[in-house]
Amino acid sequence: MAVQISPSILSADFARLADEAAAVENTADWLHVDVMDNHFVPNLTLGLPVVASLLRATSLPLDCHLMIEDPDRWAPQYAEAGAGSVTFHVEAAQAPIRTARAIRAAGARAGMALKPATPVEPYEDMLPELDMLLVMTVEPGFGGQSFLDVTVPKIRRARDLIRRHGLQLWLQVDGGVSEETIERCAEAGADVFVAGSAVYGADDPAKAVQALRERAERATARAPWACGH
Ligand SMILES: O=C(CO)[C@H](O)[C@H](O)COP(=O)(O)O
Ligand SMILES: [Fe+2]
Repeated sequence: MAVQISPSILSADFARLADEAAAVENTADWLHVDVMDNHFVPNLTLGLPVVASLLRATSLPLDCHLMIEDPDRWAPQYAEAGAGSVTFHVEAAQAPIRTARAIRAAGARAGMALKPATPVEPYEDMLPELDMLLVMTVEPGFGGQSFLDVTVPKIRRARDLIRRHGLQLWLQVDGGVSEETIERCAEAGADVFVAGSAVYGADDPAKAVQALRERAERATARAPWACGH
């Protein structure tokens, strides 16, 4: 199971998105796009028109993280627009299974996100409907926050559920992921790492992606859960 790095453009210069995407094109696996509607979270970013433009501006697949109300209505539209992965928050969804199926039917990977205080266990039975589970490691809404250590046991429990069910879904972490915290996440079982300020706050974003990847790979290699994978 390979480590993947998804730089978040939330910390990039929004007036130069194409250049900011190009800066990580050779080292990143995805480009993470934080869609916020000022209702589900107290911040407003971008929506479908910017996603459509970004798709034309970069060869990286887009990893859209929807922090919005009514994802049942909107999430499939991001998949139809061409996003490679669309993640909705379960706290906002009325019909998470139907929404995950609609994302897949539109040709994208279906992701479901959990806020820090949302447990994973109630969703055990719907994990086969997903291609990715996102465990938020900060309260969603803003970049540059401190990593919440209290979420690490949930990463571990999520990895355990995925393994016990023999599933292939990816386990993503998002928020406060840096060279200092990424190893904790990887050891606990995460395999897709979002990083905003740690990448776009660095002098060389491409090198920052590589440094994060190296640390995550080293930690994954010594993780107890990695045996048999
Ligand atoms: O979803 C998010 C915030 O809600 C962002 O993806 C996340 O915060 C990335 O920024 P940083 O790595 O600076 O924490
Ligand atoms: Fe995000």
